[in-house]
Amino acid sequence: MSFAAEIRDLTYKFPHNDEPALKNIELELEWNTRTLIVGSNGAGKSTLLKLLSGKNLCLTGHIRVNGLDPFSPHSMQQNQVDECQITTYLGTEWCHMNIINRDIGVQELLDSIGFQSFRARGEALIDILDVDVRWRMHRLSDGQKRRVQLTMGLLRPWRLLLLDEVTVDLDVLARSRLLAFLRHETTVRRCSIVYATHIFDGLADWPDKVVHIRQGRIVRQLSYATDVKFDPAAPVQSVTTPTSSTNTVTLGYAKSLHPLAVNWLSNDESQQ
Ligand SMILES: Nc1ncnc2c1ncn2[C@@H]1O[C@H](COP(=O)(O)OP(=O)(O)OP(=O)(O)O)[C@@H](O)[C@H]1O
Repeated sequence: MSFAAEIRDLTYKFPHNDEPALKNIELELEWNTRTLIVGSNGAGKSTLLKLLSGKNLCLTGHIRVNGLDPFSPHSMQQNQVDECQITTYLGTEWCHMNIINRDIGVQELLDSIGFQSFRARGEALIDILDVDVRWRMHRLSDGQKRRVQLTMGLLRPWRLLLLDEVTVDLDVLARSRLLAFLRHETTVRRCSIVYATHIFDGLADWPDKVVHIRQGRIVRQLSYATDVKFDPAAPVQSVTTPTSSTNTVTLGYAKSLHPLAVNWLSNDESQQ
């Protein structure tokens, strides 16, 4: 069976750091799936995503993305020539790219990265992220800059999208539409998404798989369809612990203001 991504027995150590950032990782990501990576600060989420993207070289273990070693020249070549690149990694460093603070128009910026070749997709993203192509980058709020960046980053289709908490400054409506777009992508073409985040609002039924990383180790993997149950009778915010015989967790309904915020922002938009 071919996987979108496959990791076997991966241990990764940064130079000058005695403690491995990742230990004995085993992970299979199927095509047309969305995986959520959950873990505390320093758990190893970004390191895992960077290895999958080919940004860091791993000398032990085995990593394949779309059947290829993400660090190999062959994989990088394919990323450049195919209409669909193998991986797109949108992470913290990408958020700090210099161009986003320059006095440059949004349309000009989008054209410089091939907007005309992906016009229909670009227009859909502009719509979803509510971007105005007449904006000038140096006059935007942080959240508006992030919307332009996401339009740029998602313009070219990918096989594996690696999102390293890049939605943090989007308003709830933009984030909610973006999540719907990403879900749609994974249902209409051969691709998958891995999303590392600390914000779980609006994600309740988004992932197919939830992976918990603690101190560099994968400590639990849940299949959303079979292992995650919600029990309206259970106390709010309660969580059962899986046992040795079952991987199921049962959750009480959490109280959330997320639907209210989405509703208010949708109304705001219709009044503009
Ligand atoms: N460049 C580096 N050099 C040495 N150690 C590093 C480096 N980058 C990360 N680490 C270490 O690797 C471990 C995993 O870091 P990583 O950035 O993957 O965590 P994370 O789960 O993404 O955390 P966060 O939620 O804070 O973004 C941490 O212990 C960190 O100190």
